[in-house]
Amino acid sequence: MIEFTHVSKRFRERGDALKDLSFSLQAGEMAFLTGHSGAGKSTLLKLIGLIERPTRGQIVVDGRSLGDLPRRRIPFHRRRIGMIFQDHRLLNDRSVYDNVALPLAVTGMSGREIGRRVRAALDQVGLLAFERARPVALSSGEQQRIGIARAVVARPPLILADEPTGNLDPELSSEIYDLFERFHEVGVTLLIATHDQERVARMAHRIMRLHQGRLVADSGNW
Ligand SMILES: Nc1ncnc2c1ncn2[C@@H]1O[C@H](COP(=O)(O)OP(=O)(O)OP(=O)(O)O)[C@@H](O)[C@H]1O
Repeated sequence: MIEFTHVSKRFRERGDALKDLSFSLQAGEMAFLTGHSGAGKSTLLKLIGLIERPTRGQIVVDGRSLGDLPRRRIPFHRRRIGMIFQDHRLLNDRSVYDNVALPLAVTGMSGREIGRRVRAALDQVGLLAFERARPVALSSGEQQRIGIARAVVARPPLILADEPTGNLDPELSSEIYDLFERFHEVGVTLLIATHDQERVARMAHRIMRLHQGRLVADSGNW
């Protein structure tokens, strides 16, 4: 599903954020990306989502080399990825329903089909009753779940999550990880960046650890 070959990313003002990274992630795998603040976790996820470009090396997603991807294919590439952020990035002047429907608005799907998909996604995260509410009226954990519903509404085969439970207490975090497990069970590929070393150690999934931009530990590199 994802293959990095000798990938480096250098920011002019900062130097190397990622150094000579090689790994692959199989379709259907669920893996955690850990490491100190500034280790390069977000940068790695951004490279996969084509929000940033590598300085060196090759990244292949779904059999396609991202370096060779024509510009017009980028929106299609992004639509196949569900991105989840720590800070939700919700539109507070829109309803929960509208926020979740956003990725479908550009697909030309009928309003009826959009409604069906949005309600299915809200049901998956336990928020069906809140579709008319504004995100600000909901708790932090609920807002995070809106972000997750929005990420999965287009049924992407790949989910990238950047500190998805950073602001949540342990109980709410567990709910989010249970949701990820459910996506994993139905075959979605997940790569989740987190500081929460204790939790990932308890879960039986691959752990990749970055330190100063290098991959220094990987519990399963195929
Ligand atoms: N657009 C940018 N311009 C310059 N430097 C950047 C940019 N994005 C990231 N960096 C730098 O690259 C390094 C890696 O940052 P990154 O956000 O990937 O780390 P992280 O492991 O996700 O950290 P955190 O856990 O704090 O989110 C940091 O030193 C950061 O300052």
